[in-house]
Amino acid sequence: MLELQDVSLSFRSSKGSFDDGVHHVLDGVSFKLYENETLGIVGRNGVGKTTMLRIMAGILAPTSGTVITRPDVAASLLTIGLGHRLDLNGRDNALLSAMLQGASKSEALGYLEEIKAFSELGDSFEEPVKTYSAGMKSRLGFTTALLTHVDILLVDEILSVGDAEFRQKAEQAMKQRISGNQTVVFVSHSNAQVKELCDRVLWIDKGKIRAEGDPEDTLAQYRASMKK
Ligand SMILES: Nc1ncnc2c1ncn2[C@@H]1O[C@H](COP(=O)(O)OP(=O)(O)OP(=O)(O)O)[C@@H](O)[C@H]1O
Repeated sequence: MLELQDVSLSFRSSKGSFDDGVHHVLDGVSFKLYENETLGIVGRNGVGKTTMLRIMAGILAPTSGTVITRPDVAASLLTIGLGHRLDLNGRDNALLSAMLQGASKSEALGYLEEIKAFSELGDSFEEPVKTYSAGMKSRLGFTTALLTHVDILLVDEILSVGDAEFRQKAEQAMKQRISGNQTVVFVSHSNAQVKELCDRVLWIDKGKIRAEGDPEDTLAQYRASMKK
């Protein structure tokens, strides 16, 4: 459904510690994402997990290598605070996001009351997003992507924010989507969440895939590396 072939990505950096001022964030990453699977991505801070999601979402282009997707596939990246128009209210942001994720205007309009109800934003749904807290933005972003039925849901740590009650509800809703026919890529530092939700795990280390496969095995290898 989506494939990365030998994908590398570098940023120019002012830090002298990187090669000639170039920071190689991803280095020859190849993998396939299969329809209806939930793929977990784990790894230490700063190893390139979010960068990989951004490449999959088409927000970043790789420096070299190829990203192959079916032309009819829409991917949505769920990450806090990204993609909101701050001057617009929650309703208009939800409408825009739904349309950007491939819904027609009438379909998108049809989702709005459900989004308002699930996100529990109440009257704030009609207020500009610039007045929202981080948790409120995450409720809006999570709910919009969840309820607008994207082909690939790219989830970046979003389940770790928000208050406990919403987190539980969001986790429950994610589980329902995952058990249905939804393809999900899930970045998380919670090994318990990854073990519970994912069919397969990629462990990223220094921009490369260090291991991939069964969640229990891959997480065990990742944990063991941290003890060294
Ligand atoms: N726009 C950018 N310009 C320069 N460097 C960047 C940029 N975006 C990311 N990086 C660098 O790329 C590296 C990987 O970042 P990324 O956000 O993908 O890591 P991560 O694995 O998601 O980390 P975390 O677990 O902390 O969220 C980091 O060292 C970061 O500083």
